[in-house]
Amino acid sequence: MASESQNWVVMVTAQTPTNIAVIKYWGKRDETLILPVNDSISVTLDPAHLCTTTTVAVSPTFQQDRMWLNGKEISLSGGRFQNCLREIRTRACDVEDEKKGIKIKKEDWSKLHVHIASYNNFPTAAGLASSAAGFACLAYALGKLMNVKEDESQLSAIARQGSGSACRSLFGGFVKWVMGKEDNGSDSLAVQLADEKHWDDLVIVIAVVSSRQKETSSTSGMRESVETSLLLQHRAKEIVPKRILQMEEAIKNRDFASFSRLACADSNQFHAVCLDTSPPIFYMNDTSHRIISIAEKWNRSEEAPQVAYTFDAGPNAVLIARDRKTATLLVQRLLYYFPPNSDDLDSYIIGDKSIAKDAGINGIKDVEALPPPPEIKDNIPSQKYKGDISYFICTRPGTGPVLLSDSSQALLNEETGLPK
Ligand SMILES: Nc1ncnc2c1ncn2[C@@H]1O[C@H](COP(=O)(O)OP(=O)(O)OP(=O)(O)O)[C@@H](O)[C@H]1O
Ligand SMILES: C[C@@](O)(CCOP(=O)(O)OP(=O)(O)O)CC(=O)O
Repeated sequence: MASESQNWVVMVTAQTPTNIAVIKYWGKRDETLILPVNDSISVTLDPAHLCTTTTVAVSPTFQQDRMWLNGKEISLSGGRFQNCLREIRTRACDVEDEKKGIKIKKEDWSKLHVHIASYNNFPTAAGLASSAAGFACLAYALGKLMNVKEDESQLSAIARQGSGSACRSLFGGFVKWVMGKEDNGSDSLAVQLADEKHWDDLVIVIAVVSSRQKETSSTSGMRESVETSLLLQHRAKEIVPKRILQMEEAIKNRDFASFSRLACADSNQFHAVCLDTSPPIFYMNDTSHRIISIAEKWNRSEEAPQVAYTFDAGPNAVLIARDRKTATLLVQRLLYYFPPNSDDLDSYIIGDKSIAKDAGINGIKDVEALPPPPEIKDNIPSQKYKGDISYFICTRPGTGPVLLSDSSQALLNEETGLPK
């Protein structure tokens, strides 16, 4: 370690998106390495609306590895954090900061400690894949700090050891997690199928049904499914391999009808596997089921599907509209059935608010004036479910990890290496 003083701090800040699977990962064949029983495919969400920002710093004055999540210190002793830190450290290379006169040699990294500060701009552990964005950002930022030469796919295999779905957040656009065959997990990594510009018509609306922490984590839920669900075995062996090929084709051809059919069927099958688990796991609730019915009824009333839905291990709905025009019709439907509890529309629709404006929704009066959707015209007057949705996030497919070079965006103090 060559430097005049021992008081220096070197740091890197990165921003990483979250992702939503359209062909689900559910089940591990190796719990420690986090190796899945099937391939999965996801859409990366625009980091402008949902992302993690992480600053990692190194200094000879740091006494131990420390981490702060959303401003609160958390323990790094868990196996998943330790595995990521170890895997990155073993790949670290020489780092030189000529301006500051600092040189860190490859072999120094095993003796140096890091400080990590991370912030999610959306609720943590609420079924919005904070662990995916979080571990992807950790692997990416540490990789940059330690001058790791591995590419994004190889970094994804490290993020995977933090949380499986995290490996897919190393890329923007459409991403496949290849399950791999090797016992050591070296070939279980993410690859980009297409970037976010490839299909930029798509609009994504997330209905946040509940922000409470869930009863069964994805990790324990999928462990129980692997142990008890025969449907999971059939799905992994017979269904998913064919679906993956069909989904890749649908994405390549921007074929929304196939994309929607496959995404909805796969979400429903994943939840069927949860029901097939003993004891059964319920992630969706009545509101989730209502959203499925609204989407299905609408799709069936049109010549071609207008919207796809998918649900992770929680009740929140992720709705993907075929284009902006359809997204405005979707927002109208959602607001018709789920008007807000208060008059505060501004905090009810967050993210890309221009979709609501294009839908003619500028205030609560516009919500109250919404007519019933035409597909229910001939039925008995439809029921409304005021207050059953906490809020909506309007977003779109987005880009992969980026470095933030502006030091004002760093979460750690440049001199002390402690949270700002
Ligand atoms: N920014 C972050 N950096 C590192 N780790 C994080 C970050 N955010 C969340 N995590 C880790 O992920 C855990 C939450 O993961 P969990 O799977 O319970 O919720 P989620 O990812 O928000 O929801 P889901 O996986 O169901 O979509 C946190 O307890 C923490 O260990
Ligand atoms: C339903 C899912 O969101 C499950 C995600 O599971 P996690 O990646 O959170 O699980 P661990 O690997 O145990 O951390 C489907 C998906 O994202 O593919």
